[in-house]
Amino acid sequence: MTNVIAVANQKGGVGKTTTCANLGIGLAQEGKKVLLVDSDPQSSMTISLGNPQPDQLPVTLATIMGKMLDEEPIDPGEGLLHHDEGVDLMPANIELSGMEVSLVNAMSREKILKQYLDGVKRQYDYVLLDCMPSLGMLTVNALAAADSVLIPVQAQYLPAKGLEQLLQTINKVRRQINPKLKIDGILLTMVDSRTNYSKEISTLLRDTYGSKLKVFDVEIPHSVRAAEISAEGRSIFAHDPKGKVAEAYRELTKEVLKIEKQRQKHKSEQLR
Ligand SMILES: Nc1ncnc2c1ncn2[C@@H]1O[C@H](COP(=O)(O)OP(=O)(O)OP(=O)(O)O)[C@@H](O)[C@H]1O
Repeated sequence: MTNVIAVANQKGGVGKTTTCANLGIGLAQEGKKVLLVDSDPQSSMTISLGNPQPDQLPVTLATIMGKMLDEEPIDPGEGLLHHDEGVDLMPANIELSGMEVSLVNAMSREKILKQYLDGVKRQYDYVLLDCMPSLGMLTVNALAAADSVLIPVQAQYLPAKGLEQLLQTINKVRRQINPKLKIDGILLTMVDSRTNYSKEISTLLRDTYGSKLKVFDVEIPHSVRAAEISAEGRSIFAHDPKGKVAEAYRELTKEVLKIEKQRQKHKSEQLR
């Protein structure tokens, strides 16, 4: 069974791309087959995985979704790039921003990405979707295609209101399109353990949401090492394998694998 995880938060710069890429490569290092999908026209993940000029790529997610809309066939593996740390990537470029508009008038507009993934995901254990910082049609497409959502929250700002909005959108998608959509959890990112503020936000999040949602035990530390990787084209595991951010993403990988195991156990208990 493939797990499709949307990494989403409509707030910009909270660590979605960094989390998506490093969790994906972390899962690949645990022997999983992983597809990363860049669904953000800013193409940060495409760039950070070693494609500094996404606008020169002949095929991207915009091409593929355009074909889906026009009901044109898609070749197996079309547009997929392979990263040498063991993951496949469906890249994005700025053309994807036009898709928001194209989708508005399309039939089954919320399910275009899902239809594409249904055709390719069988080859993978995990598909991770890097969402754009908005709650528009592309994010709704990602939520419609996903089995679960992972929500990175930057420890520098009080996320309360934005998080409520995201949770409302997730509930709406559940009611109308994808009833089985789960929330894997909230992940605190860019945590500066030296400041009280980071600690306060961590405590506040755990107090406010801990009873309803999982808040990952691991917190991703703030480190210049993490900020460096987007220019390097490789993961934190390759860039700074012994550092605290690599350690944290390894922990996150374990927690995500544990969630899958628990869900499988739950399922088999229900079948008994
Ligand atoms: N743990 C970290 N420590 C320090 N800097 C980080 C960390 N994680 C990410 N960054 C940096 O913070 C910025 C935002 O991170 P990232 O691109 O992952 O967020 P995002 O939510 O995907 O952004 P956007 O909403 O624009 O797509 C980037 O410059 C990134 O290199």
